[in-house]
Amino acid sequence: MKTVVIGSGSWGTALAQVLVDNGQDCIIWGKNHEEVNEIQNEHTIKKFFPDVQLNPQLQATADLSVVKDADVVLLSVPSIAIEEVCQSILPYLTKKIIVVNTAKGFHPGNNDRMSNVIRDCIPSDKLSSVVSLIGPSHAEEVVLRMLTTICAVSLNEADAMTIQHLFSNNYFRVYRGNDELGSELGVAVKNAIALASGVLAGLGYGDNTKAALITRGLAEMIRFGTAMGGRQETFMGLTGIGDLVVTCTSVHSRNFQAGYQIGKADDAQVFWQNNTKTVEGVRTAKVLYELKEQHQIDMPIVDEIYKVLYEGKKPSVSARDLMLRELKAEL
Ligand SMILES: NC(=O)C1=CN([C@@H]2O[C@H](COP(=O)(O)OP(=O)(O)OC[C@H]3O[C@@H](n4cnc5c(N)ncnc54)[C@H](OP(=O)(O)O)[C@@H]3O)[C@@H](O)[C@H]2O)C=CC1
Ligand SMILES: O=C(CO)COP(=O)(O)O
Repeated sequence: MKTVVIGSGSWGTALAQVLVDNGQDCIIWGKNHEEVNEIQNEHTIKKFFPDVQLNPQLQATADLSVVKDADVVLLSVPSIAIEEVCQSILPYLTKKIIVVNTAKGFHPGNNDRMSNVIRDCIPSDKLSSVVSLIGPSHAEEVVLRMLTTICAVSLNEADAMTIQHLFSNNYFRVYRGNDELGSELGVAVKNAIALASGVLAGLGYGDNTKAALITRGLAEMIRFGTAMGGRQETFMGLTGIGDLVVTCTSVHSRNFQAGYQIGKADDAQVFWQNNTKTVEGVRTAKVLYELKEQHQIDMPIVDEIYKVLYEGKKPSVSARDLMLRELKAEL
């Protein structure tokens, strides 16, 4: 079974190395020729992992026709690029493939979630199914083979099982799930909450605040996710609380880091002026704000992170306003 990983970023490289460690036939496609040459010839990718020597069996190419005999195509690009890469691989596909999605966010135009975007682009005669491989998993740790659990979520149980077995090994354990909607919403919502977690840390708050944010953030994720049709128990799993915890607490998280900068400056301008990284939570906060207004869902943390990012509200004022809302029962 041949897998082509689309995207030579940190996550694509780390996941490709899992497959190569498993003895699988796998190659990375990247648009950046320098990155591709570095992976192929030097077995490193210093921009993301400065001190890591990758598995020397890892292969990379800048020739997109490599997808023509793939059985599995894993998309490891940001959510804003998913539609574009689906359109670019389409002319090369000669048979039905499993598409593995790893992006955590929404389509930039219609705000749809990732599996729907992929199904809209790739016709059913070329697509066996979409499997989202998502959960608490920073590339920086997976590339060092640190113990990680993740979930292969699909409406197609057989394909989820195929992906589960393809990737699982003694450091990377893959569970299966079928609540595609709930899981994809869970991993998107957690990015906006992780931004808020970074903001609070940047403002100087400590562990009590982080625990409060994660707990109340989970409550918002469940309210939103179940209102949209997800199953409550999904949010208690790897694609809910699991990914929320890792992203709200890890220095590896770009969402947390972006929030930290904003909190430190007590202003989001610093982010808008300097950011060059993929920070999915920024656009997700806007999508969530619009959806929660439309569906009348109570999401005070999302309200405040939206106001900080898009209305110039000072983070310190947002934190105070969250604390001074009307008192209520917890559950
Ligand atoms: N990094 C991580 O630890 C994890 C990331 N994710 C998710 O995976 C997704 C990708 O993340 P990550 O790898 O970190 O992101 P990156 O920003 O590193 O982008 C990944 C790769 O996609 C390429 N790319 C971007 N736009 C396009 C395009 N239009 N066409 C082709 N290639 C493109 C980038 O190339 P270039 O740099 O040249 O633009 C880069 O090589 C995100 O949704 C993220 O939330 C999920 C779990 C873990
Ligand atoms: O999704 C991730 C970990 O599970 C990566 O998070 P960041 O995009 O914040 O780095």
